[in-house]
Amino acid sequence: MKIALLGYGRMGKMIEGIALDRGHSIVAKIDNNDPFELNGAEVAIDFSTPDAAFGNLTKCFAQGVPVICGTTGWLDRFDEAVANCSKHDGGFIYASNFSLGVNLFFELNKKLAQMMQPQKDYKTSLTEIHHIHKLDAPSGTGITLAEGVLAHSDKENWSLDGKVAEDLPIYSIREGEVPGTHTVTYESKVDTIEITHEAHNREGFALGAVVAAEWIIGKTGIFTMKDVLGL
Ligand SMILES: NC(=O)C1=CN([C@@H]2O[C@H](COP(=O)(O)OP(=O)(O)OC[C@H]3O[C@@H](n4cnc5c(N)ncnc54)[C@H](OP(=O)(O)O)[C@@H]3O)[C@@H](O)[C@H]2O)C=CC1
Ligand SMILES: O=C(O)C1=N[C@H](C(=O)O)C[C@H](O)C1
Repeated sequence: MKIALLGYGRMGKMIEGIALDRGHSIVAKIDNNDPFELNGAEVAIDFSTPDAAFGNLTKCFAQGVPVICGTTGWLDRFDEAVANCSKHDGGFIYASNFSLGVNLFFELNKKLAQMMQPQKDYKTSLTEIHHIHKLDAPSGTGITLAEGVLAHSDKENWSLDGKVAEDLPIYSIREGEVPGTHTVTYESKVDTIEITHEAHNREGFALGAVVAAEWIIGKTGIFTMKDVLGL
């Protein structure tokens, strides 16, 4: 499979290593201000920046190249990206987190939220910890987890660091080189129930993105990691 890497930073480089190990070739590596030349790529993998992702996706769809997108912090334009993809009968997978472990954790989170819905003595919150280079807050994964909780809650919205009292708070912490830790907490006067996913490195994210790229070849439509993993 010929892959174009849109964004050749921490994730782009890790994806390159895993893709080569799995027998694929990298035909383009595009960073900021590089010419947008896909060089016959069969699939593009975008781990760029919140400002760059939407433009990159738009160009790929126009050129008939399916996209796996892991970039977070640009979802205000998600519906437009989906419309662009459909217009060109393209293929698209966005995931706030491509790791198998986090996708299992998403399902666990929804199940726990459903169980906790009648338990009105518990206060719910989310915490995400990431490295100091991260541009967006809260994390995309934190937002997906919050959506999973809100689907089984009387609350309607999440807000960053508890800024709106009636919302579900997502606390964002930036420290050192932490790859990504997410915790959902239910706290009452008498006890605490907590579930945590802690990434030990970026390998799981990168492997998931390559597996998604292998999966989308020959398909058109908008898919999720649930489709790829059969969850
Ligand atoms: N969904 C998931 O599983 C995961 C998602 N992420 C997300 O992926 C994104 C990237 O993370 P990470 O690799 O750590 O970040 P980095 O900052 O290490 O890499 C981002 C890269 O994007 C490049 N870039 C900037 N503008 C453009 C552009 N217009 N087109 C293409 N590339 C561009 C930067 O190049 P330059 O240096 O020239 O500016 C840089 O090399 C983030 O949004 C992060 O949240 C991260 C891990 C897992
Ligand atoms: O920026 C990161 O590093 C990560 N970003 C993703 C997010 O925002 O959820 C996924 C992972 O946690 C690492």
